[in-house]
Amino acid sequence: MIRVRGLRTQFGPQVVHDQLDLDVWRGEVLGIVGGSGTGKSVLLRTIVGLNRPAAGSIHVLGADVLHGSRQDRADTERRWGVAFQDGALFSSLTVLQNVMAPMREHLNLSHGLMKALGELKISLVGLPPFSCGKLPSELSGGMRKRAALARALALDPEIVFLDEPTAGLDPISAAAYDDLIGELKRALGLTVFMVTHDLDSLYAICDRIAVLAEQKLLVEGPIEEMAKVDHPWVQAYFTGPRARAAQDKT
Ligand SMILES: Nc1ncnc2c1ncn2[C@@H]1O[C@H](COP(=O)(O)OP(=O)(O)OP(=O)(O)O)[C@@H](O)[C@H]1O
Repeated sequence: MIRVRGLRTQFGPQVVHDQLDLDVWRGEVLGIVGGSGTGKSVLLRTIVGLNRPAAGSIHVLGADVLHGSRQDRADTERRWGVAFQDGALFSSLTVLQNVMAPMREHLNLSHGLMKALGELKISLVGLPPFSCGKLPSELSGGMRKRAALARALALDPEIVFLDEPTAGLDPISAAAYDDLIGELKRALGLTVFMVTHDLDSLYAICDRIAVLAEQKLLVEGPIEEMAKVDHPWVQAYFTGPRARAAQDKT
């Protein structure tokens, strides 16, 4: 679904990624982990075209997203959805209007049909019907994250990109969000690219983990393999007390 080769990203003299390779397979939930500032969010933003890399190639759903034509890019963009950490919802639009926004941009449907589809997505992510008419500022943090997910699902994407989807949620809401992602994956066959620090999410729903360190994808594999990796950060992360607690829950 996604193939990244030889990626180099930098901001001025600061090199964030160098010679980074990554593959994401159809139908998997891939968890991207790494220390703070290792470039997880930059990787997500680069794949979805919000940051231009200095070198390398990125293919999503078979399309060359860096060098393809504008039309190819627009066609591919319709097939993915992104939910940013803070939701990045339009603050002056209601939740329903936010979810309808990508439909207005990409689909030629009647208002009534888009409204019905928007309401469907909002109920799919577990938000109550009354949230449709609320502004993002009138929602709780957890509800905003679900609203952002509803908007990411607006065009029935094949891939969803999630940036720290459970950050800032209480443990019960975070677990409920994990369940939701797992269910959407099963029901819709979604491929999920998820940047996270949440060990519970990694153990609960990720099929595979990719660790960013030293400007590249240091190691990838199922979570059970991570504790065997001989690298100080990976060891500290996957064998520490929090990892053990998360593992015990599964
Ligand atoms: N637009 C930008 N301009 C300049 N530097 C940037 C920009 N975006 C990110 N960076 C830098 O790139 C590096 C990686 O940032 P990124 O947000 O990807 O880290 P991260 O791994 O997601 O961290 P965290 O886990 O703390 O969220 C950081 O040093 C950051 O300062």
